[in-house]
Amino acid sequence: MALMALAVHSCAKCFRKRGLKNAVAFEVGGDFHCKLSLGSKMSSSKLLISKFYKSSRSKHKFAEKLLEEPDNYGPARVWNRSKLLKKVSFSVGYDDHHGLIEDRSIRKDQGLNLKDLDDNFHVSLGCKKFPSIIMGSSPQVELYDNSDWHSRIRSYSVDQSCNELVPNGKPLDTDGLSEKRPCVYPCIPSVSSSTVRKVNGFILPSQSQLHVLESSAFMVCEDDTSTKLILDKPISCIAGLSKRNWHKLEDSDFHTLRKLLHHFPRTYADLQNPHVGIEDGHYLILAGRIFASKAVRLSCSLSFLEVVVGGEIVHHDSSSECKVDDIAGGGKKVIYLHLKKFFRGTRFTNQPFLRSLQQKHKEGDIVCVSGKVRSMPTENHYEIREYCLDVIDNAQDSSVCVKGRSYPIYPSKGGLKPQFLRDMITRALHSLPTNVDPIPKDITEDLGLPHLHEAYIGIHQPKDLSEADLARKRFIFDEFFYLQLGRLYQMLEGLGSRVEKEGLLEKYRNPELHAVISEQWSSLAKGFMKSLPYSLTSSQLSAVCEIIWDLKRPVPMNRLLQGDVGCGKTVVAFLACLEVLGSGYQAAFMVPTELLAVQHYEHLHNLLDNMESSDCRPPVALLTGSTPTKEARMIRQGLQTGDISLVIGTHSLIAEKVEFSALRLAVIDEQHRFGVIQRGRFNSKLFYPSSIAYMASPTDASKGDLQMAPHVLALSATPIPRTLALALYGDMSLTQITDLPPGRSPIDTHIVEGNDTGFEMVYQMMMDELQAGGKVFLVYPIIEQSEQLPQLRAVSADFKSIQTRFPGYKCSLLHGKMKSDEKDEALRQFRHGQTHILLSTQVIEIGVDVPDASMMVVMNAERFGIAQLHQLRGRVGRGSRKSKCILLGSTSSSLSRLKVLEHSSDGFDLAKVDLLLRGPGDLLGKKQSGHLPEFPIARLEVDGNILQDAHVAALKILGMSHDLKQFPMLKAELSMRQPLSILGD
Ligand SMILES: Nc1ncnc2c1ncn2[C@@H]1O[C@H](COP(=O)(O)OP(=O)(O)OP(=O)(O)O)[C@@H](O)[C@H]1O
Repeated sequence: MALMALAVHSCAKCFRKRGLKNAVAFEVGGDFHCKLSLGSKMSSSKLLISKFYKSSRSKHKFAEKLLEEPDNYGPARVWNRSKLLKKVSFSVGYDDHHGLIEDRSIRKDQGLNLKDLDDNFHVSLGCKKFPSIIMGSSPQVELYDNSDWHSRIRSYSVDQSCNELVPNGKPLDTDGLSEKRPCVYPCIPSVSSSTVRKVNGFILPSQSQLHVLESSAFMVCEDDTSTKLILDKPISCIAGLSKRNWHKLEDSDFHTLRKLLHHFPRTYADLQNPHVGIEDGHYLILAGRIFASKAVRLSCSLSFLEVVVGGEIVHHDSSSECKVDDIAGGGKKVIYLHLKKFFRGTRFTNQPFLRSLQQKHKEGDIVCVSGKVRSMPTENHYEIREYCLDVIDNAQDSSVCVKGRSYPIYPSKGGLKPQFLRDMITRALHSLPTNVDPIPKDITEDLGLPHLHEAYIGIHQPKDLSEADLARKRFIFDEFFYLQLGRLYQMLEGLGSRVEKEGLLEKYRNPELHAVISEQWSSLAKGFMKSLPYSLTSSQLSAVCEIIWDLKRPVPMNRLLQGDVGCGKTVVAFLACLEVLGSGYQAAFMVPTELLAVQHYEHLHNLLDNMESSDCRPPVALLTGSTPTKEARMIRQGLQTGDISLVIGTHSLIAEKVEFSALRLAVIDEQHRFGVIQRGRFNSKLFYPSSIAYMASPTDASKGDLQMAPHVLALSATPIPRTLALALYGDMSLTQITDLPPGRSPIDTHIVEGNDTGFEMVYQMMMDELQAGGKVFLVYPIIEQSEQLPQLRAVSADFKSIQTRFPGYKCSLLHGKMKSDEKDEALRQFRHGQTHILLSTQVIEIGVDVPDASMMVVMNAERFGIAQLHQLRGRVGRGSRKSKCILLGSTSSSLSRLKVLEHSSDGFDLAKVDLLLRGPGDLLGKKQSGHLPEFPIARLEVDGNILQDAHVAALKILGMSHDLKQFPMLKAELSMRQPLSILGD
């Protein structure tokens, strides 16, 4: 009770002094529906109630009722009472009721005997009447439902504090509040009013303070854990952020400084000091002087602020009368900007508030204003409603500001307006110490990139577009750099000795350096090469030499073999397998489809059959989802015992129950069809030495091999541009096959509109081809006719009509809904010439090899990507027969995009086009694009050189410190970035 009495008494005193009574009375009777329990004996309470009576007669009954029911409050009211008490305490300038009772000076002011007071106040009584108040351990109770109240009451109670307003007209809280919050700078000295500076309508620490803050931040940054927290601190650490704005940001997912600062501008408006006429709707930036500032009460709930800023602009009309005395020479005139802002709500109409508003913009202040102008009836006068006003301390700076400045335009997020976000970001920037950059300075300087702090300023508050562009480059670099660093770091972590780690890095630094000559291959690989029905192209040969060099090393290989369609990657991979088989180990060859598995299996068998000595032919098995259970069990057993040396199969190979006795090489064909995790699964199938039935003496097996993960050789027929390959497989060495087997003639490609004439022409070409002994692929976008997409031709629907159209020639059907054996059979018949036309969906896109197929027709070709069409086209022209490919577009407008295929047969060029047209996601197909790491601002299709720089920089850093111990900030940053997104899976 005594506590309450004191609070009320203090309150009453302050009311007289500060005119607070209205506010408190309003709160008591109004918004919060609180019931104030006041003891009738208390003179101070009477005073308060009498104040209520005077100020608001309508509250009379309400107050009387309160007096009558001091003990009838159930627990439901407790919170409200406590809340009200807090409000009262706060309204008289205390943070909470503890502050109030501890202020002895106030007690003395009341003429109260402090001892008596303390004695009279019985804790248990207090707790009974006010159960929420537990002395000594009172938890922090939220004072107000929203910070409006907080700042509002502050604005009444503290004369000078009502001087800051956010642009949307809502008062901001003052320093006192922000001081209580944790700050980015752990040892920030409190900001005194004499040292604050105002920018953009915010109270900010002065330059000298920032200096102090930065140095303290730097000291903190010496410590690893604190370092990583700076950008990842909650946004509540932003100095001067009101609770309301904090909640707004939190609700829109801006939880940390980083999140907020990474909300980059969508674009920049070119803010030029006007040189020509100013028109309605122009964005304008102007440095000038405040001529007048007036805050007016328009009605009981509406007030209005108008600030007039005058500034000179270059003026081409020399006859203008608007010259001003202090401007020397002609060609300049002064324009006046009327910055207008309305405030709705009774709380914004009282005189102290209006006075403080007015005082905020002092006449004579030099300011920089920006916003969208609207001309006023008076010449040279313009109105701006949504404006941004920066106070320039130093008048000389005004010249700097008027030069063309880029005005950031932000995308809105979570309902937050761009203007609001801009203000919040400005605030966050001021809370950012300069030493936030985890990347060593020399790395970024060598590349001509700005420091991270400069980059944040540059992207959010650029002086001009080139500064913004440079900042953007820095952020792109970061995106790529951490991806590369993460991948390489993970690989190094998996290695044992320092020498091994250095060896790995060296391999990436000089990727094409090493190869072994064919004489050093195993006898099995040499014998296999000899028996091939053709000789390897020079590209194929050097690819095998490179791969075998890697296979001979005790470090797991991770290599991507890339080459255009039909260049002969399969035989290179077979040779790699035979090399490890020849050294006494096992190999596994994983492909994405059963069709391909069967094809490779048969192909390898045919090649092995050509070998002179049948004794050394290794046992090879085929394991797919369709392999009969009994057979599959036997194969798995064979792999476990080592009876089977090479297995070709689908995903079944990475199933848990498949165990190898000595797996040394995993080949992954069309590897982009598999995710990183699937590729990584092979790694768990470690090599364990065991009694292998078929066992040549292992020449390379050493102690280090015993637990070594298998080498991985990934094949990719999608000619991904190097940039993309690096982004996707930054941890892989790259081997490329750049030439095609001899005797291949380019495929004639024709783009035809799919109207009646077009179809007639194409059918005629097909007939000619068939009559000349050729075989034709017909490719369709869908299997069944669709009502939603009637313009698309379906493979099942066309089957009969094509059969009728080409009597005497047999057709077969191939699509994803068929059973495995039906698909195998269809392809087998086509390959062996039992059928002449294969109607198929894009299932044949991957790896299907029918060397004498000589014509392909693609229906609704515009439905496919450029790179995909190139892959499809690669199914023909794989033999010596001259081949053609017809791309039938549904409409004439769809043809232009396809034209590029008519002129180019270079897969890499076409992939680049596709990358530019559709982006990496579409180029790689759905499955793989899901494994692409996210690059918020980088674009792989245009920022390739930065990716390369990032790769080199990551190698440099890891070269200096394999475990990043030398770079604790970098390590912290890396661990902060999600490992899965680094992996891209
Ligand atoms: N050096 C060569 N000389 C002649 N023919 C070759 C040579 N190398 C491979 N071939 C043949 O070229 C055809 C295509 O080879 P392969 O299937 O290995 O190509 P690929 O690169 O895997 O193609 P895709 O990307 O379409 O899967 C096969 O029929 C193969 O026998």
